Amino acid sequence: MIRLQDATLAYGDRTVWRGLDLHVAEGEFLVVLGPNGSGKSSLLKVLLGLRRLTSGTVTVNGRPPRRGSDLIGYVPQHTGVVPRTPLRARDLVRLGIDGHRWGPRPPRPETRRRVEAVLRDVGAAQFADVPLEQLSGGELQRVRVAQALATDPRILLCDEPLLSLDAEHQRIVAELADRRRREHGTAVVFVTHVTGSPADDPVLPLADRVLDLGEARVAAA
Ligand SMILES: Nc1ncnc2c1ncn2[C@@H]1O[C@H](COP(=O)(O)OP(=O)(O)OP(=O)(O)O)[C@@H](O)[C@H]1O
Repeated sequence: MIRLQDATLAYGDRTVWRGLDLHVAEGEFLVVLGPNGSGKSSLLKVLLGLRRLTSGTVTVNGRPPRRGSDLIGYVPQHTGVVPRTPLRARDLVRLGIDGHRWGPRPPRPETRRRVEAVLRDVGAAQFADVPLEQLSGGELQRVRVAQALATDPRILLCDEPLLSLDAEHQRIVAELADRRRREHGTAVVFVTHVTGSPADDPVLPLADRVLDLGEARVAAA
């Protein structure tokens, strides 16, 4: 699904990582670790087609990454919503499907059905009509996972989605990603910070493999 070969990324004369080789197969759960500034978000940007490698190659499903691809779902870091945003959870998920067509038109019936299904899947149906600003952090992150899964992606990229959630919601959000790969074979790339003991971490026990970009950078230096 994802392949990087001898990949190097630099901003100007600052090399973020060098000589990275990586293969993520269907249904695989890759955890990406590394200190601040080690290039975790930049790796996701490369996979999203928002950044080009400085050298080396990257393919997603056999092709160069492409912006806005339906193949990829993306869950961002938890941030609050702008106060008085006139959107409900259901609208945010719909934006994941037809955001490029957003306008006064009502959703198509198949879009409406997909939104319902994905909200149900992540356990967010009961707050589907609540304005986003009234949701708790954990509820909002569940809705963002639903939005990322709305196009039935083959790859799920998660950029530290657990930050500032309590332990229970960290576990719930991590398990949503894990269930997705087990039930649908979606490849998961999950950027996270390990703070406590690895055994108690909500994500590490789910990983098939761990990429430590701090180590990668040291090893390649
Ligand atoms: N657009 C940019 N232009 C120049 N430098 C950048 C740009 N984006 C990121 N960087 C630099 O590249 C390095 C890697 O940034 P990145 O955000 O990928 O790291 P990260 O591992 O995700 O960090 P954090 O854990 O703090 O989120 C940092 O030193 C950052 O300042």
